[in-house]
Amino acid sequence: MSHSTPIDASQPATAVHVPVMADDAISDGNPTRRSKISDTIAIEASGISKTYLIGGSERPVLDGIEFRLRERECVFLVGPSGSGKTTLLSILGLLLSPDAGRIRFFDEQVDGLDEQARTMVRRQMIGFVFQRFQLIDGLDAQDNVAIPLTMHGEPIAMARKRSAALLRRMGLGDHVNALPSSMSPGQCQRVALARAVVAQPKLILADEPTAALDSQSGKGVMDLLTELTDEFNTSTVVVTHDPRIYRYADRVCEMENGRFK
Ligand SMILES: Nc1ncnc2c1ncn2[C@@H]1O[C@H](COP(=O)(O)OP(=O)(O)OP(=O)(O)O)[C@@H](O)[C@H]1O
Repeated sequence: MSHSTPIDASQPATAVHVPVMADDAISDGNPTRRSKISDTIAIEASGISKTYLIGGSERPVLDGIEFRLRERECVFLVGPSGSGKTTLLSILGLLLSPDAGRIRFFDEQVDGLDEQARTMVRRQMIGFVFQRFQLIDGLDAQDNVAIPLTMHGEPIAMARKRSAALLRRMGLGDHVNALPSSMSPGQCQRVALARAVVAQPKLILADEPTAALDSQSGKGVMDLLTELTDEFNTSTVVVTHDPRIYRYADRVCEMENGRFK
């Protein structure tokens, strides 16, 4: 498994421009970003199935999902409530184990790992963004963003400095020392986004990142997500019900009853 190197937020990464290959599950897309997508496969998930036990009876939630994400690609998972989007995102994020199926990140098999190994892969490779931000209330913005860096072993003083630089760049220079309770939902989500990207993970997984935001804040968060993930060569999966942001997707995959339509 390759280790991601924490970034200096002031130093843009070099962009990769490789033509995109034909896609298998496209229902919509944003042609303006397609030229940035690499032909390297970031996530390959095959035969993913999951059944929950609900009230003593088995309820199939994912039914043999085949999913591929290319490097620098941003894919949205959409579909009706209960269609399995969050379950699939949780499985791709190694937060939940499938009952069947294989998952590879950049050609490394990551299914079947024990909990400790899964935690390591998550820390090294994935940044998460959640609907309700999941910031730590007692920590200011800078310290929230510094968490992934300190988990990578960076000394706290350096981690804080880099976090503050990223927050300033994201228009939050006045809120570096603000607690989450004193910030608006849009500002909190930008802090959460900074936390997700600061250690330069290869993958960003976002679950309803704009659902708690007004249009303006949602647009601001998606503009930043696009800018940062392009700059840092990140591959992104977004679960959303929010049609206002579909235009940010390279590909929109619609789920229904645990399958892609
Ligand atoms: N931990 C769980 N235990 C039992 N059933 C679950 C669990 N998590 C999800 N489910 C059920 O699995 C189905 C799929 O849920 P999931 O959250 O993946 O769907 P979703 O498409 O993300 O829905 P939404 O858009 O409402 O978030 C739903 O019927 C849900 O009730």
